[in-house]
Amino acid sequence: MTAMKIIQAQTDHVYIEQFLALPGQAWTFLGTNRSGIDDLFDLVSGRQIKGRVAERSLPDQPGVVSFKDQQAVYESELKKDDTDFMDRLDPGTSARDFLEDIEHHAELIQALGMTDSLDKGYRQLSTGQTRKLLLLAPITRGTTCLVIQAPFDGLDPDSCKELDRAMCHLFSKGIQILMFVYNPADIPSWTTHIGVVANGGLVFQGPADQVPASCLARTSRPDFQATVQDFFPADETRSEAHEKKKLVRLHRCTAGYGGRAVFTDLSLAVDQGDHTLITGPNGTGKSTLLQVITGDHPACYTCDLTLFNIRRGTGESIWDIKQHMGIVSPDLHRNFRVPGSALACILSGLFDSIGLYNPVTDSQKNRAMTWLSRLNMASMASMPFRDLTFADQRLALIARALIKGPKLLILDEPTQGLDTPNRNAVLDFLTLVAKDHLSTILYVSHREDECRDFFVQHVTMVPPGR
Ligand SMILES: Nc1ncnc2c1ncn2[C@@H]1O[C@H](COP(=O)(O)OP(=O)(O)OP(=O)(O)O)[C@@H](O)[C@H]1O
Repeated sequence: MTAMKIIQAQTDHVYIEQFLALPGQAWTFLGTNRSGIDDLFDLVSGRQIKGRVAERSLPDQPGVVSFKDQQAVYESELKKDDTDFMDRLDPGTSARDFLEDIEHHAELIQALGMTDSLDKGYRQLSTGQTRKLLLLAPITRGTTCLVIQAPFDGLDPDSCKELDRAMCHLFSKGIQILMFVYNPADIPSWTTHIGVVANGGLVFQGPADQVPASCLARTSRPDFQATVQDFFPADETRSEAHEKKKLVRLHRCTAGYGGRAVFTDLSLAVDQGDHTLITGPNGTGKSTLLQVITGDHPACYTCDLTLFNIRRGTGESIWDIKQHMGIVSPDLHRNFRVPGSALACILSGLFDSIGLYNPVTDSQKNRAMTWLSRLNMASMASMPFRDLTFADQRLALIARALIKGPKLLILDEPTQGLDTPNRNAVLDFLTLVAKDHLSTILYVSHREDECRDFFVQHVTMVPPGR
């Protein structure tokens, strides 16, 4: 292990006078989304930065895992897509080919629940599975240094425990570990050193047992500042509880991929106000279920599915259905690859398109600008969506789902990448939306702290065969 040193580094969002990590130290950096922590991540992981650095010495070829890397791998897999030349969908690079020395790491692969997924193509993996694969890749390559952003985001609780144990074990074997987290609860107990990033600088760096409690409890105003007054429900959306309308009826549905069922005989009834929490281990079909409902999985035609009193497969268009839905999901996020500004992203929610292709009225534009200001992003209106940080992209996608006041909000791990203040602000806002009967919420989460009282129905997905 080598020492890591950064001296007098200035980027757009952070200034570091001096940072030194010695061999035998495990560092966790804590910061809110716009504290400068993402620029520090780029500095520590050896990325090119906009700015200047007097001295930066880093270990050779660290194993880096971040939201940006996950997106880069997805896009590179899309480029390699040979579906047009095959008589079946190209599944992408096999998970196995991302790893080395699989036998030696079999126990860890098993503990993370990835053994059965090794022969799947990258594009056949669930969100949590892709994240686990990208975490396993540098570990199995024998990296001597791991730099990880939000290591636990997207992982189910058991996988979080296993990953925590695995990283602790790697650290005890001499691997240098640096983690970047947005939530104090994500700081591992075995971390030896903590850095707290706030207001564009490291306000504390030192041994974990010396970090002042006030530093960890430091809260900032959330960027997400919307109130229910900003939510304009479509006329027929708002109604009192006694007028409950049927929104979703799914009867004994079986769905999967390539002839393999992910779930069988699943029934779900959601009436207006039946806010529903969906949980379950990685890969058990939570996103697949929501994709059936949003019409993004072919089982929406083969299953007995009625949405908003329209039986699917009876001549309705997907747009007839989607106009009543506001959607945020990891799949939407990674496929939002079109050019266009943050403002255009939010406006596109009015048309259910990925990218903006329709003319917009002044009033629609004003509404989108109001949403941007509620995200503290008015100054970013014309910035390309793709140049925003992952968290700001997420906030824009949440506003995109909310802008038309849909009857049904379909939120698949919407707060991924958000810090504690933003996460709480989004959940507080949804609590009010539910209380005022403004929309009905279907919500996927792995986090216990997101299990709010407004959920009246809980669906737990289980692995097939259980
Ligand atoms: N396009 C695909 N082709 C083949 N298999 C797929 C495809 N998409 C998903 N799967 C498989 O279907 C299963 C369910 O995936 P899904 O994304 O619905 O899980 P999930 O419960 O949402 O997981 P996570 O918590 O990781 O997001 C997984 O085992 C995954 O490997």
